[in-house]
Amino acid sequence: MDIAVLGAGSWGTALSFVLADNGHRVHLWARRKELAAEINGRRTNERYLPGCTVPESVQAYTDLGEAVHGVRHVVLAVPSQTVGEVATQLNGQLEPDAYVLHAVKGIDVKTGRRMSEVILDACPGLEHRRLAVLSGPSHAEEVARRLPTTVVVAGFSPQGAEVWQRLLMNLRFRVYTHSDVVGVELGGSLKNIIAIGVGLSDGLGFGDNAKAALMTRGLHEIARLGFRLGAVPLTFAGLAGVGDLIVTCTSRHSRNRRAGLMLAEGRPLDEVLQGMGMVVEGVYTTRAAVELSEKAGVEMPIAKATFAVLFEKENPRRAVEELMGRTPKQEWVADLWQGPSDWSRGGDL
Ligand SMILES: NC(=O)C1=CN([C@@H]2O[C@H](COP(=O)(O)OP(=O)(O)OC[C@H]3O[C@@H](n4cnc5c(N)ncnc54)[C@H](O)[C@@H]3O)[C@@H](O)[C@H]2O)C=CC1
Ligand SMILES: O=C(CO)COP(=O)(O)O
Repeated sequence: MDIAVLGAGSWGTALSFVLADNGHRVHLWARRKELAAEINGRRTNERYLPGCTVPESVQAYTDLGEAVHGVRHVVLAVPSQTVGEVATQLNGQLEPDAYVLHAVKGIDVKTGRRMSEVILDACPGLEHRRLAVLSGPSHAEEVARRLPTTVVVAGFSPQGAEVWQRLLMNLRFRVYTHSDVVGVELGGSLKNIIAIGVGLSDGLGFGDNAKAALMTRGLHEIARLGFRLGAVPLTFAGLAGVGDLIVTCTSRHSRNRRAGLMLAEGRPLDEVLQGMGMVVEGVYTTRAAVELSEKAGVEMPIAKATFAVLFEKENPRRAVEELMGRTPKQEWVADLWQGPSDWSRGGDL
């Protein structure tokens, strides 16, 4: 089958490998002509996946219309802040019966919208049931090397998710379907904030106790905001929640964690982002999440501390002191997710 993948960075390219391994012809859309020429000519993508060979059945395109022409399955894998612009280009070019899968982990900073909302807005002809999101613990570098990986695909309809499960699944890439689009999108996006925090903490030498605390309390605040925005809380106990949080906070491949490490060395944010040469989604998501949490009246102390370090020149050591010195609280309230009760609403959570 012919499948279009929009975005020839690390993730779009690695997903093309999975689809090619499964016998599909991949139309990989690259924005830059030089990258398309490198993929089609040398069969490499040295900047994003050094040392990997691009399968022959992956063909790079620079014209988005050509890449999706006559294709009924389209994967979107570009940085979150460019999804609106790419989806707008896609609108009108998309086959009327096409299925779309996005694999993007971020929130639109300008509007606070999730990626499925951005795509549906830009492509009014696309029915909900034909859109799905892929997320979970899946560093492109490992997927490209065919190391065992598990992900989830959440759809607005069972068939919208199952179609992608059939196309993507193989012995190295296991795909579970899911019905909670909101939770899967938010889990994949918000964990990047915590990974920046863990990078900062590791870089400052705060040790393993601090890392475990950030991950655990980070998951708590992800679930709290997610629940308020309509997610199913248990989604955060799955691959798109704790699974992705673990891999991003502990892997040497994570760009978000690496950004935190570099910030801990005292390097300015602009320099860190330029030096990475790839997207660091957590920087944008931190801004979006802090705004969303303020509007929703949900406390997110770790996201706020990360925001202060990223954008307000807060010293990371002081940020940790502030986190540690917050008013004493209960760790967890049994009926937190079930709505108000005397005990659960007795103090601020
Ligand atoms: N790299 C990974 O391991 C994984 C990444 N993701 C997500 O996939 C999304 C894409 O990330 P990566 O591929 O890793 O980023 P990347 O930085 O490796 O590549 C981004 C690609 O998008 C292109 N691009 C930038 N601006 C664009 C625009 N305005 N229009 C079209 N293309 C544009 C770049 O030229 C580049 O080819 C992100 O949301 C990321 O969180 C999800 C899972 C794993
Ligand atoms: O989402 C990812 C792995 O699941 C990739 O994380 P980074 O963007 O931090 O590299």
